[in-house]
Amino acid sequence: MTTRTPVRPFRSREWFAAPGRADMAALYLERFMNYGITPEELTSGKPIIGIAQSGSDIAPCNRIHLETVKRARAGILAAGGVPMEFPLHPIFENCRRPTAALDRNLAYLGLVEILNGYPIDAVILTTGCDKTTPSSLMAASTVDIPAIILSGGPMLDGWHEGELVGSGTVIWRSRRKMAAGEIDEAEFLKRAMESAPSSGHCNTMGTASTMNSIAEGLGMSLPGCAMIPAPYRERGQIAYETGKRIVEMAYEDLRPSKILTKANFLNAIKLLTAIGGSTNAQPHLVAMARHAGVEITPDDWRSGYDLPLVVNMQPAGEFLSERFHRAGGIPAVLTEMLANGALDGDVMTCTGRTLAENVSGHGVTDRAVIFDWDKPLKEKAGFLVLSGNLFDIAIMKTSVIGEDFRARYLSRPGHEGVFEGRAIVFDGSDDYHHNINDPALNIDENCILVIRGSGPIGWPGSAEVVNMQPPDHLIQKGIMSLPTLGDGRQSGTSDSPSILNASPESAAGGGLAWLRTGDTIRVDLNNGTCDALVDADEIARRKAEPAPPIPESNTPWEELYREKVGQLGEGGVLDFALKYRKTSEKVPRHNH
Ligand SMILES: CC[C@@](C)(O)[C@@H](O)C(=O)O
Repeated sequence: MTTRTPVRPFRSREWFAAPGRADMAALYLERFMNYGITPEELTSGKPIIGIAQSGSDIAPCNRIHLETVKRARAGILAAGGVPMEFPLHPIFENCRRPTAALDRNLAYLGLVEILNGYPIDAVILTTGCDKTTPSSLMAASTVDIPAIILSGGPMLDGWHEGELVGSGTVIWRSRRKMAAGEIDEAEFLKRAMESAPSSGHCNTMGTASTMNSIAEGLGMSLPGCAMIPAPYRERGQIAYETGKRIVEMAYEDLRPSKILTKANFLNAIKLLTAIGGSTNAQPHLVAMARHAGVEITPDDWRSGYDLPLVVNMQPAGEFLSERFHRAGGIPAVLTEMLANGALDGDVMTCTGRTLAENVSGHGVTDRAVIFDWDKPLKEKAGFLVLSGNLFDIAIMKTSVIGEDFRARYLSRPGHEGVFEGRAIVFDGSDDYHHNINDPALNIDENCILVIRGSGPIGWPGSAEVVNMQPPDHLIQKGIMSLPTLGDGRQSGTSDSPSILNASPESAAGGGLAWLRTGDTIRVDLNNGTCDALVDADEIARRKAEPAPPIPESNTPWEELYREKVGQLGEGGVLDFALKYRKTSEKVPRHNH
């Protein structure tokens, strides 16, 4: 048990000791007692450790935390802290309409108010589903109290008839199989069910696994935390260790601002390539960095592009997270990268030690899953940054470009990496679903499917819709993917080589607004450009026409979000929020 003096006096003392205001201390203490807390516990000078509970029945990916927090509480108590659990606004990617992207910034706002307005000295951030990680880390930076991530972990590996079936990925693959007439609806559901065999988040390298891995790479969780499957005993054990560690961090005043530096974010971008992480990491990483006061430039993404993919996990590869964990998980990947000079090992982490110190001795135990840095699955496997007359910035995840796609679009002799296609433009996903099989559109393999109205303002929130599949007649001919482009996002579990997150979006005056079905789009991956071959006069004429339609807001938050949100390339943050940093340095005034 710690008996040390805290480096910075605990802010909870301002409530429970309330210097010079015994009346207020009594008011603050009074109601905590109604569930059995004694005044001694809150006035003894122990740190109050918040536990941001992200699990609930409507957040099933994080529901394991209803269990993990019991072990975290035990760890907090063992180390001499006082645990206090409270809810995080739920975020559930699969189910939330019109999109869970609306919730990241809302959960962020809510968490900032809780951490800032209550007597919390340090916090465990329970994470799992995609946006629970960035929203929590964004808030931790704004308030800047000691904070540590406790991941909930992925589900066990899914199996269907002797084959690995990964959550999310199985949905996009089964959609194509259904379009090809190979499976029916009952079989579709069976595969989906078998891909999700236990508690936990996606067992693929979708956005959830990506963001928890990034949290670990950033140094914000204990080594190994990201990939322990939710039902494993190690999950409860690391929850206990996390509880113990956050108490120490409270005494040490080890705040996010002392950990989240530019060097950590550059490490995270590089780790993202090595693991074949989700394209959703782009806005989330930029958002987390900006809230930490760090700027991420297109060149920073380019430094990640040049690196290899070494983790053989769906959707870019073969295996799932349970096997990845057994192969050594993120510590083994970090070790492999450090040994090859691909990371800065000197950065500070939540353990109070450097990244290199944390992972020393964590080698790879299964080379089928984590490849040698020198003999990777794919070279130059990061996000390719593109720009042109249709947008200022968009990305393409090159690690999911399959052989078939490469052969059809990227390997024309003398024109390697360059292709042109006829644009088929959809205004949102209803338009796509209703019309993709319309013979009048005459869609063939020389087309590029474009979706607009799917960005932060247009949707609103920005939806995972860019991974559009070809019309049924092409799938039946064996053409499983066409080039796609859009101002929305796509699932991290998707294997579609889309050009996505195009910013500015059509609804914010981006070039996709003036694009018309039938225009030729030219993509040059060598030079990182994507342009519609339309002359300047014609573009000017079209810009004077009415903007493409977007739906009206349906809730107060949708309206406010649309008013305040920035573009995906800039993290999709509430720009006005960025000026609030280290709010914990100023204790709020008394409330009565
Ligand atoms: C349906 C939810 C997913 C799988 O799209 C999301 O979690 C992701 O990985 O991006």
